Amino acid sequence: MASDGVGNGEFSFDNKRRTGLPKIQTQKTEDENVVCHDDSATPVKAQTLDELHSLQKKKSAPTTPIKSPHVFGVAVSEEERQKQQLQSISASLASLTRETGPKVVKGDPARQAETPKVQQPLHHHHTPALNISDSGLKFTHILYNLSPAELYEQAIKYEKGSFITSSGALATLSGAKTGRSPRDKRVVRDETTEDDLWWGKGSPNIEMDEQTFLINRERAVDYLCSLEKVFVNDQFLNWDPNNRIKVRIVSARAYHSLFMHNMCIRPTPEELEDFGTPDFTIYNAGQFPCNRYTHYMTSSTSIDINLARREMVILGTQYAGEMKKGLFGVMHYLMPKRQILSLHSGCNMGKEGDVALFFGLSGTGKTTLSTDHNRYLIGDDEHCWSDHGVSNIEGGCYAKCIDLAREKEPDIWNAIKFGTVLENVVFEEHTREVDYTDKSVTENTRAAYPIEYIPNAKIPCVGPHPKNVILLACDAFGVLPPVSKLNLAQTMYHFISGYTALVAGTEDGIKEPTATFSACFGAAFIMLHPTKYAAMLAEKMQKHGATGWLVNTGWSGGSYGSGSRIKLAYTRKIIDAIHSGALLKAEYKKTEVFGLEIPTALEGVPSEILDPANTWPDKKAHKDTLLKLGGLFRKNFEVFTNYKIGSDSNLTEEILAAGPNF
Ligand SMILES: Nc1ncnc2c1ncn2[C@@H]1O[C@H](COP(=O)(O)OP(=O)(O)OP(=O)(O)O)[C@@H](O)[C@H]1O
Ligand SMILES: O=C([O-])CC(=O)C(=O)O
Ligand SMILES: [Ca+2]
Ligand SMILES: [Mn+2]
Repeated sequence: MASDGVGNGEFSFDNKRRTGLPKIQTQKTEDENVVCHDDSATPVKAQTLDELHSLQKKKSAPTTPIKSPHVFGVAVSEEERQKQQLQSISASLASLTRETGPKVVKGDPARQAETPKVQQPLHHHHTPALNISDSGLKFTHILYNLSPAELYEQAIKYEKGSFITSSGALATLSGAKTGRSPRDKRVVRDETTEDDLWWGKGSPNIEMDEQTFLINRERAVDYLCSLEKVFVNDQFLNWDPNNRIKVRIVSARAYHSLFMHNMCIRPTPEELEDFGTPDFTIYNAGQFPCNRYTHYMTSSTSIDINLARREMVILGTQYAGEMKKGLFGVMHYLMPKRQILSLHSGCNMGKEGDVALFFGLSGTGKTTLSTDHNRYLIGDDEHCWSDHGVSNIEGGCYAKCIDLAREKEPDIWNAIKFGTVLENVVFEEHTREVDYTDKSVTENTRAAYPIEYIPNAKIPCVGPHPKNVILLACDAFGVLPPVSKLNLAQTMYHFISGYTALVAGTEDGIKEPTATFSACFGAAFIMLHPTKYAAMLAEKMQKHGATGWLVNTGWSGGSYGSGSRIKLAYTRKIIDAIHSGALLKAEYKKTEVFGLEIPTALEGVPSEILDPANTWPDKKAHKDTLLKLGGLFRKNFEVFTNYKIGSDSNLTEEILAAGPNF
């Protein structure tokens, strides 16, 4: 028996015999009675670890009601509202051959603890039990409007090639396709689109019939419903409140959901509660190919638009830009019907409210030049011009990242942070520092971020009528002047031509630049004949007194191979002088062949580069190249010579005469 006990049978330490660590003497505080910071004083309010973990997360929108829900003035319970939402999603995902929507349930299937709400499929008809296949018995989990953080977790857990970079952006891989596939785009030709749309030579609208669309739709829907979970984004397009379009995007990848979260307009929790039925739905089954035995299919990729059904189906490409530009095509159909002009342009506004549009094909500088630290950014790629002014269609920007440098493009650099999707970039395995010069995956590396990541974004993204219309061309031939002032006819001529010339590949030494002509600087996205958009632009520019400019962001001092790309710093100076009005007051001279008015001097830009004829060491080579490009312009314009631009015959004549003269 222990001899040190107190004799009551209870064990205790004998203080005298303890040889433990010496007592640590802590400093006395000024007030000896101050509360002792012993953490045992505040025990956690949980009995189990599971309970403790459940304390971590507060229930929040979009799962929690914001206000007492009403539908058509009648109060509905939260349960009822959730049911309606699930019914709407189930209807979106319905197979058209089985006449039922799938059984959908909200929430991540991996979270067993969260008992999900189940939506039984809608049975339009009585379906005999014999007709039920296994797919009719399974549940599809819906991950609805997840937040960037939730989407990060989904991507990192389940999608190969998803990583957090050192700046916090989510690096993703888009798969085999790292750019759009315009040759795989199909539009349903029916009684309405037959007459409304631009078909035939030069048109981006390659036809498909309704039946084939339904076959591809069924393929996409079956693929999506076969998955354990799908992502659903309910969002908006167009910041003009009177012309806002509700879009639903159903996709299989967190990458796609986060991309659209960033690129479309994000609804507030209140707006989401009232969302109702979407105006347009995308089924993105990009991991799954189309079936080449299907009529009209010429590859395993198909991007199909059905305007009557208000649906788009994506099969066989995971490149996220396909969704953004697919919707842009839809806007190019819907907006002109409302007398609103849709534009493939960037847009910004000065402190005095002066708005500039930046048109140009891919890679010419819309994003780079509209993102200007001294001006408010309205948007970088897709806009509408209505009787009330301009509005951005999107809620985010999609910047090219190749050779991105902090000093040259600080605002874009800083926007690449938590929440931003970084497509197909290469990074250092350990530090996760991105190497923006690395083209191992593709040259078309991209960052998609919400527009508010640009510090001087103008929110809401709307502005007054434009004062300047800047047409950007990256002329790899090096013969277009760095800047020219255009009259209205010239503006329309160059808008309809939609010229740029990029270099094919940079690896195998010097290659001939190839000219690209893409009507309205966006032939891949327009739905109506180019002259329809041109007529609207001419009318608006005339009415609001906007000045047109042509800016070459491409080569100077020779073609690609001998000259070099004009310094971004110089282009920015040129753009500054357009915005400030200084360039309007400059002295001008006319160039040969293209008949462009070019300034003789401009502050901050060496005068000799303003006229390309000066910068080419070989004068004959310059003249030959100039004539060559002039010939290409002429040839391209031939298809437009039989069209009238609007109702103004004089303007049409002037536009035809506004091209190169030689
Ligand atoms: N003088 C210059 N002016 C503009 N951009 C330049 C110039 N020199 C180099 N660049 C580079 O060219 C690229 C222009 O790409 P940008 O993202 O602005 O194209 P975009 O017109 O927005 O195309 P997309 O429609 O595909 O988004 C950027 O990578 C930019 O750094
Ligand atoms: O759509 C894309 O993939 C990128 C883009 O902005 C364009 O090509 O105009
Ligand atoms: Ca862009
Ligand atoms: Mn674009």
